[in-house]
Amino acid sequence: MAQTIFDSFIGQHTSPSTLMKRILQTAYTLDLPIALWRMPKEEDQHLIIDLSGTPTTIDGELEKLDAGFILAPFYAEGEEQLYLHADLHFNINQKALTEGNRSFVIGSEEHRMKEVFLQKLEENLKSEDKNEDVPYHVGSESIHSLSKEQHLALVEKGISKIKEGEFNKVVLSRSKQTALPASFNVIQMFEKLCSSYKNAFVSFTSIPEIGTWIGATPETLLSVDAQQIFRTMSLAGTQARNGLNDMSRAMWSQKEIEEQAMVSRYIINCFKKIRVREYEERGPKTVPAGNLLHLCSYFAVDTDEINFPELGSVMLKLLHPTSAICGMPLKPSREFILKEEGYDRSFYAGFLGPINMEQHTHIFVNLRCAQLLAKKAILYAGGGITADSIPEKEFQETEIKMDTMLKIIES
Ligand SMILES: C=C(O[C@@H]1C=C(C(=O)O)C=C[C@H]1O)C(=O)O
Repeated sequence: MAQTIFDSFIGQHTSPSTLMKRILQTAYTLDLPIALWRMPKEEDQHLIIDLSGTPTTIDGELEKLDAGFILAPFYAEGEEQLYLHADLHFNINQKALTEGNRSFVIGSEEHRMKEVFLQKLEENLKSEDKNEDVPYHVGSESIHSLSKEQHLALVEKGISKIKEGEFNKVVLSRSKQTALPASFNVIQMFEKLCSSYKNAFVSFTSIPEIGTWIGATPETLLSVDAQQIFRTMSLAGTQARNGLNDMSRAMWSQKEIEEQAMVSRYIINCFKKIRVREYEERGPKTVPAGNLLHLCSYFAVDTDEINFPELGSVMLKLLHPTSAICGMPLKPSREFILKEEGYDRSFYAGFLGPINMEQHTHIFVNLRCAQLLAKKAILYAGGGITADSIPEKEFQETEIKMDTMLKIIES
């Protein structure tokens, strides 16, 4: 992997946001897919470009992949997980560029694209920074927003099915459209998300023909670090966060305690299926996520110690969709969602994140997110329904979850 600190290329006074803007504009003009993200509790903003112009479809075999970024929908049959290769990896804050290790034959389309991209970026960086728009790829609309009444009826139906014994928990969601203000700027939105949600994984992915998603999620689906430690979490139970210091005093009702315990049980069942007993479990504890509080338990396994290097891939197949975003048991709750929710979740409640980047894989559940269209955004949120759910409260929960994005878009 070659690392270029391209000082010669970027004027010393180029700010990180100007650099980000020029890269995004250049990638858009050349019809290239990008992923941009900031890890929880970190400062660095990473931006990758796949020079082939189209994502590769994969089936969750993580360990064999080159460095890149995964994006998968909630419901995927077969190879519908999208993968962007990190052919070019910019660390925006450090103004550093690392080239990926896919070697392109001289004369190939990708090889030519690299030359064209870098040349165009250099030209664009020299041009005066006016207040131009930052373009992004617009995908097809599959809008079908449920009214409040429809969502309440859906939740009622879910509760009845639970009482009839079809499943114990189902996570029901809705989408809502909001107009983008005339002054909307996607880089400003990304930066506001980074500064407002320090504990979240903030991401922006824009792919030709697929579209653009932005979000700030609190939930890890799984991670494997450089020391080969596998981690996952069970995150569920929601309440509004009032003030900054109320975490230790947060009270949880039986409904939320049970709802989160079901997610932990789901994870433990996945470990059981593959006979992994050597997991460490901590929690549950109250954790903040922007304007909300959740309950969270943490699980960790040393994959070296149990000689299970492919645990990440195996668990990805078993975990998704967890009962934090689908239900328990999985099959009947998923069938209920697909049949009754009345809209396509698309990438909402799917998963996304960097794979094998600097020896680290970190996949998050795509929550607190929005799909960006030309003049509007579609926001998504859901909540876990159990026998003790109160429909009006569940509706309000989706509203406050959507506020994570809404406040930033409107500000
Ligand atoms: C489904 C969402 O969030 C999930 C559901 C939660 C709940 O039901 O309390 C809490 C955290 C997430 O695991 C969402 O944000 O849309």
